[in-house]
Parts: sequence; C-alpha cells; structure tokens
Amino acid sequence: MGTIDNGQGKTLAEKIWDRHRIVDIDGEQLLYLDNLLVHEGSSHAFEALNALGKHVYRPDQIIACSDHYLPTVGRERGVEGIADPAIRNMILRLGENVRRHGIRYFGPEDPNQGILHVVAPEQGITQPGLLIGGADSHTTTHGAFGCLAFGIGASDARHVLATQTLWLRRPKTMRVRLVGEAAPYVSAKDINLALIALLGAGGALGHIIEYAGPAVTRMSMEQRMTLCNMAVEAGGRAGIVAPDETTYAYLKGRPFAPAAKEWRQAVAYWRTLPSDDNAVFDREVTLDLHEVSPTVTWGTSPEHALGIGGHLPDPAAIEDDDQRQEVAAALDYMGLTAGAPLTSIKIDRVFIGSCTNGRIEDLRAAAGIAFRGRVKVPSWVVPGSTSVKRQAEREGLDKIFINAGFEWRDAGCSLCTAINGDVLAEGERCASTSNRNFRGRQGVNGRTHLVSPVMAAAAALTGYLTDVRSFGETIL
Ligand SMILES: CC(C)[C@H](C(=O)O)[C@@H](O)C(=O)O
Ligand code: SF4
Repeated sequence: MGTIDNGQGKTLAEKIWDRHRIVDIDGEQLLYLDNLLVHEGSSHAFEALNALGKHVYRPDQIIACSDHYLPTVGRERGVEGIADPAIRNMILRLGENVRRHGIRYFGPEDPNQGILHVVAPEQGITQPGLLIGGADSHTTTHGAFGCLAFGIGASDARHVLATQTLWLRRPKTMRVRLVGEAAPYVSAKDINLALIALLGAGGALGHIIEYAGPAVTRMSMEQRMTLCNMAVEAGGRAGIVAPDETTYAYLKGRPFAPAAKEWRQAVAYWRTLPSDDNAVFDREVTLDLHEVSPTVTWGTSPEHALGIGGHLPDPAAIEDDDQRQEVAAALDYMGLTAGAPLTSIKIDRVFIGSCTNGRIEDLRAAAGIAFRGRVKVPSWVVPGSTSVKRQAEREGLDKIFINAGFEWRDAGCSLCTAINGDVLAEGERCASTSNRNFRGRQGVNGRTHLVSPVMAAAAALTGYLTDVRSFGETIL
C-alpha cells in the first residue's frame, strides 16, 4: 500500500491509509487515528496511562461504551445494584476513567447506551474516510461506511490514548466481489458464513477485505455492517465497502454527522474515496450469491458452515489427517453424529442480538418469523442498543416477540460472549445470531450454532435448526 507512485490507481483503503500516514520508518508507518472506541475491557489501557501520569491526548476523539459487562435485566437497580462484584467493578472502573479524562461515554444511564459497534454508526460518529481504531476485534464493522477500522490490543490502545497515533505495517488488500441475487431469507449473515467456509477462518489473514459488486451496492447499511463485522472471522484486518448514496442517506441528520455547509463539503470528499478503476488488489475472490442458502455453523469455528439443507461432515470420508482430526474433534465437542442432517439438531436456547445482528432490520426480520408461533425453547432478544430497543418498541416488535414467548431484554453484548452474567447452562446448545462459535464462548461446554436472525427465530419456534424457507414468504 501506498508510498510508491507507480501509475497504478489506489484502492479505497490505500487512499484512507495514505491520508492518515505521518511518517514511514523501515516499513512501519505512524498513522493518525480519527477515533478510538473503547469498552469496559479497556480499563487496563487507561490504568497503564494513569500509572505513567499521562493524559488522554484527544479526549473528544475517544468514544466509550458500556456493553460487554452490563447486565441485560435489572437495570433499574443501577450499577451499584449489580450483585457480582467483578462485573460491577469493571463498569465502575470505566466510568471513573471516562470522567477522569473527559471522554464521551455511552454508559449505563445514557439513553443511547449499547454495543460500541452499534452505537457509533447510529450516532453518525462512524463516517467515510476516517481511520478508526477500537479496543475490540469487531471494530471491522465500521468499514461498512467506507472508513478504515480495525481492532487493536490493550498496549496499542494505550499508545492511541496517549498520542492519538499508532505504528502499523500496511496490510495487503483483497477484493471480494459478490455477484448474483441473494434468494429470499439469504442475508449478509449467510453470505458471511458461506464466504468464511470458502476462504477458511484464516483465509484473509493480513488483508483488508473490500466487499464490492452489485450485491453489495444493493445492500442496506445494516447488511453492510453485518458483512464487515465478520471480516475478522475470515482473519481479515479490516472490512470495507465503498461509500455511496446509501451511506450518505443513512448518515444525514444523525447527531454527530456534519451538517449544512460541512455536510456538502464532506460528501464531496467522500465521493473521491471509492477505489480507482485501475486499482490493483493483492487478491481477488468472487462469490455468486445464487450458491448461498440459509447457512448454519455445525462446529467450533465460523468456517464450519453449511447450507441448512446439508448433512454433518463424516471424518471417515476426509483424507487429510489434520482436517479429519479437526472435524472429528469439533463434532465430538458439539455432541453431534457424523452424517446427520443439520435439521435433526435439537437446540436448547436461542439468542438474537450482538453487534453482528442486533440492529433494527435484524429485529424486524426475526419478528416476521416470530409472530407465526410460540417458542419451544428459552429464547432471548437483546437489542444492540437502547435506541434500537426504543425503535423496535415504537414499531410494536417487542409485543410480537413477547407474545411468541421470547424474553425482551436491555441492550448489550449479553450471551454473545457471556461475560455480563448472561450465560448458557453447562453443555447447552444455542442457535445464536452472534459471530463466534468458539469452544466455551457462551458458557462452559456451551455449543453455539451461528445463524441469521430469521433462522434463529425459526429455530426458536421449532426447537430444531430449521430451514426458515419452510415458513413460506414473510407477511409482516
Ligand atoms: C472482549 C473483547 C476484547 C472481544 C473482542 O475483541 O472482540 C469481544 O468483543 C469479542 O467479541 O470476543
Ligand atoms: S456483541 Fe459480541 S462480538 Fe460484538 S463486541 Fe460484543 S462481545 Fe464482541
């Protein structure tokens, strides 16, 4: 990426990188960050800074959210009322650090509290052309707006807090072209899972993935966010989508978006950002959406994904030793029998939420299935933010979920990563709209099947992994 002018065009990511580069020393480049996103888990970075007696250099460019640790029930008792001291203290520590440094905080009492990757876009903080760091791997989500956004570790976060800059090596670039039309009920989540199955969970390692092609242009901003959210599950450093009229329409009028004359100037700049026609990517991949059906994961990596009409793999049929052992171990952990149809898998719980699929369009889609019946297993809906929750309530979606027997909870990460007290019982099997199905992520020996919101709602109503297409067309 970018220091040599060889007559080639530039990619979108290269344009943003170059504009934020301060200096290049032996291939390592110092970049200026427009924003840093932090959550309760970032206390170590703050405390390392405090221990050095340093200040946050650009407090108004840091955004903090309470999301990972905040309980999704009992909020009326306040943070002091949280029974578990480990959880309570993490939230209190973030509160102390943001106050000490004067940082914008979407905390437990804020009417727009929520998951950082839901809150920053809906507030209009995430904008095209920015360079955004986040102390969280799913910061890739923000690339949906045509900005360069990636997760960073705690020591890098401390460096950004102190200087608003970061040393990085330039990643490679990869373009994923999505062509063809997606069938009904095939959403960005299914496309992600199919793509990760194709590339492998490390398939995009060290690359920024630009999602392009007609199918991406047709996607809503929320679908694009779902797409970029899981770039990291393919090993990608970032995911990015060219900004266009859909992006500008979404941003216009949001609290932190530019207004009036500044809006016009911003849009004029944003229009220069898309990759040049003669830009060259290190890798090119094409996925035809005709080939994608509603997809589920069966194993312990997001690459263990298959169309719902499929059968579990059979290790005996796999020649490669390592692969055979990996598949056998995943089936064993998941408590599943080789060769069985995916639709024979009985589930114990359903979770609809997370920064992948906890936005209003996700809830609308899930409600479109939920109102066809009653849940057969305990099922939760956890909106991605308090403003998503309010909007859903304005539309009556909460009533649909509650009438169908779902629990309607407060916003946060919740069962996606199970550190706020929302956790599976030992060995439980969950159909989940989140993004990671790693061993034990949702609880001790918990088994996670990643699915889209409509597939999660279908599983809730039947108690099995189910092909949502069997519900016919949505009529909500
Ligand atoms: C806790 C946090 C640092 C972590 C991340 O970086 O992604 C979490 O959000 C996750 O999804 O696993
Ligand atoms: S919702 Fe899940 S994936 Fe997203 S930030 Fe929270 S824990 Fe991470």
